[in-house]
Amino acid sequence: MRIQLVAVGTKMPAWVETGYREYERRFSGDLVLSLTEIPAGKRGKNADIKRILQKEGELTLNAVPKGNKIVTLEVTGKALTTPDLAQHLAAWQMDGRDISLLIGGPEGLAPECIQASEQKWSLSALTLPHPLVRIIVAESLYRAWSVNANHPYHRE
Ligand SMILES: C[S@@+](CC[C@H](N)C(=O)[O-])C[C@H]1O[C@@H](n2cnc3c(N)ncnc32)[C@H](O)[C@@H]1O
Repeated sequence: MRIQLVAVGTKMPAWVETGYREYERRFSGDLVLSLTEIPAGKRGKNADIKRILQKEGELTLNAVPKGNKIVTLEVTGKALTTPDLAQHLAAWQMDGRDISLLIGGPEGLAPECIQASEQKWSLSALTLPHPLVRIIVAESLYRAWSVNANHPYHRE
């Protein structure tokens, strides 16, 4: 199964790139993680935020391969423990579809992305900066994989 992160924001600082790639490279074989970056709209002084959000939403949904299951990262989504996530991961693998996990930009995800979502995942009750979210998601998925694979990375 392929898990695609679709995240608003390009040209991330080196620490974000290094942090994310550190976990991405650990996936191989029948579980592959990839990242598609969506350029964030320019937020000038008189920027039309509604239009920018709409455009970001359109680009985000266009980046999702047809037939993928869409899961959105939302502060108000469902909080998951690592064993919960491991169970979801196993269920996603049984489902047979690839997964696209959507991460919004500074104002969050466009309503169209939220409507297209089959599952809403919250990492914390705190609002996290979007560059950090891709790293936490990649690490959490790797940890969940390690639970299912009986790999010693995760310890109870
Ligand atoms: C800076 S946040 C957006 C904040 C925006 N005001 C909102 O309420 O969505 C950017 C993106 O990071 C993700 N994000 C931030 N904190 C999160 C959390 N605690 N759980 C899940 N996703 C989160 C979401 O995808 C969000 O759209």
